[in-house]
Amino acid sequence: MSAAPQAVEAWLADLTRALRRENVDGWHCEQVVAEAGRHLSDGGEDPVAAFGTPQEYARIVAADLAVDDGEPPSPAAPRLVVTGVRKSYGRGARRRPVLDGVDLVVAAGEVAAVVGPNGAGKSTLLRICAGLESPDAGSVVVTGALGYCPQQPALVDLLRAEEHFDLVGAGRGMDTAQARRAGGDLAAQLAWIPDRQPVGELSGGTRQKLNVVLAALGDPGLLLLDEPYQGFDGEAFLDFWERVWHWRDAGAAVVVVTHRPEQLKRVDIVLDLGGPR
Ligand SMILES: Nc1ncnc2c1ncn2[C@@H]1O[C@H](COP(=O)(O)OP(=O)(O)OP(=O)(O)O)[C@@H](O)[C@H]1O
Repeated sequence: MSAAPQAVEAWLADLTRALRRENVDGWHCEQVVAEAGRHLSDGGEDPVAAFGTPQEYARIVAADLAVDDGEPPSPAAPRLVVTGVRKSYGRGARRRPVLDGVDLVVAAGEVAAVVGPNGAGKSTLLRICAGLESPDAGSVVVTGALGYCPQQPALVDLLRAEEHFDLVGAGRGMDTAQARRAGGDLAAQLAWIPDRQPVGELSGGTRQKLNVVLAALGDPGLLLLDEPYQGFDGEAFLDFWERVWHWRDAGAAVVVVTHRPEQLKRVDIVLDLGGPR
């Protein structure tokens, strides 16, 4: 008898947690879970019959990875490759270059900060990376799923938070129960318990938390976060950066637009877009 999809889903989620507990790095963790998922969906087997319990299988994987094969570790897979991106706005004499040949590579397990003064083109770059605008020249290659948190939350004021989870989760292949569970978990990590009020009635900081949760729903491999913590109080700001380090450790590539210098020493890449042109 083939396993119910929910049982497979739950087994894979437990495997992810067990691998992390065994200190398997995010990239390997993702590969192992994806491979197991493919095997289970092809064969329709019961996961415990095929692999054992998630904990047992995670221990086997961790032991295999611990065997030193003498090879240097392979470089992490790039999730975002931006090459020579140029963008101008306006026409004729009013034409203004905003991005002038921007390069950026962010791999799985890396955090890049995009910095620069107002008008330097940070949001423009993220919109181009998210595929919402085209560059005039250059290219952007994204590998895997991406989550984008725009500077201004794009919410439907009359809907509740959980209805936003439903909509965004559906776009990422999640059913309602999965989307609501994942959304609730992410919200709790930002110290927010969504209730049933329409999001138009939420405070600015809480709307911004929802904006972050929607970007991260379904664990996309690339997160593009445009000043996501505007309106957060001090504690929420720290919670947010804890999530960033967590996503990085889980193997995501994270790009954060920021005006705040205090986290820059902890990020892997700083892209400084310089002054307004
Ligand atoms: N759709 C548009 N049409 C015309 N000009 C635009 C458009 N979008 C952005 N710009 C201009 O491009 C420049 C860069 O804007 P952008 O929002 O990318 O900067 P930023 O670095 O994110 O700024 P901030 O720190 O204030 O958020 C600004 O001068 C802005 O006015």
